[in-house]
Amino acid sequence: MFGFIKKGLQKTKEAIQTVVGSEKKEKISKELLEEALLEADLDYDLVEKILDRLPEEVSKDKLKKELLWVFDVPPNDIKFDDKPYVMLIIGVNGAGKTTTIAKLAHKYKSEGKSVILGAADTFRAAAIEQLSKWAEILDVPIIKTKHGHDPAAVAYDTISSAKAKGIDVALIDTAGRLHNKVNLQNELKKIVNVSKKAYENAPHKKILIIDGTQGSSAINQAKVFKELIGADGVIITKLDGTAKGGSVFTIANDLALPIYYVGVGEKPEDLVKFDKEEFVEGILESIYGG
Ligand SMILES: Nc1nc2c(ncn2[C@@H]2O[C@H](COP(=O)(O)OP(=O)(O)OP(=O)(O)O)[C@@H](O)[C@H]2O)c(=O)[nH]1
Repeated sequence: MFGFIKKGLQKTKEAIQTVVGSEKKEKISKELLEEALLEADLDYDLVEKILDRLPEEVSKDKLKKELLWVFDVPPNDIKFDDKPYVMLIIGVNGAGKTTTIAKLAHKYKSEGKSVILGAADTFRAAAIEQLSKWAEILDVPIIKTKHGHDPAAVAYDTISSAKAKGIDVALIDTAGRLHNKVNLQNELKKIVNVSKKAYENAPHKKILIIDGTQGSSAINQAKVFKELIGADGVIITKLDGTAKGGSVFTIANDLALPIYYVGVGEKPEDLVKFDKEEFVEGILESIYGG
């Protein structure tokens, strides 16, 4: 068993097996397959799209091909081909931005990279506090300001500091909700523009954080963010606590963006690089048993 599948897909597997049972099978009827995929929270339209291309009795190999096809999106490797490498973390409040930044900082640090955090969600005092706590726990520097101050200035200072100190990776938090969409868009655009002033190549990645337990409402919100300032890829959080692992397919299909990592718990080490083969194998194992 793979670590991620064990941790992240356990509940999804149980949900699938309430429909199909746990015994080993060579083929499965389309009807049962439809029910199992819907139970795992794949979106109805996507399930129909997948089933359309399959025969009445579906073998594991045929289904594998169709499920992998959903992840036919740009590659999900992050190459760190520049220094500092600046990652802007965007998404709605509560999706898990702060925790995910801590996880990324922990991961990159343990790979030997130096990391700096930027607390550019100045809209909420709690967000600055929470990120500061993580910086202390993880022993990484953080650039912050007072609640209500200019978030673009925080981004600028974070990137400038990373440049001056030769830091490898800058992770910048952003607000998930302002008074309205126009405010949010203006603020995010300003952060991007000012980041470029601090370093012309920044931000290298705009990463959208999506709560994997929230279904279509989270996907619709993510689409809004993607439209507001664009995104290079996503991180899906909270896959450990949910039977809705199939939402990963829907997110990849709807947003047409690579999935870099998935969150499988609340601790800094609970972040796994997303591997589509491994993920699809996990789903297939749940359906076909074995
Ligand atoms: N089980 C689980 N919980 C997670 C995961 N990622 C984040 N959480 C929890 O989700 C909650 C929200 O996470 P935050 O990191 O505070 O979310 P945020 O998007 O920064 O939200 P705000 O700080 O409200 O803007 C916290 O209780 C986290 O511990 C995950 O992968 N698995």
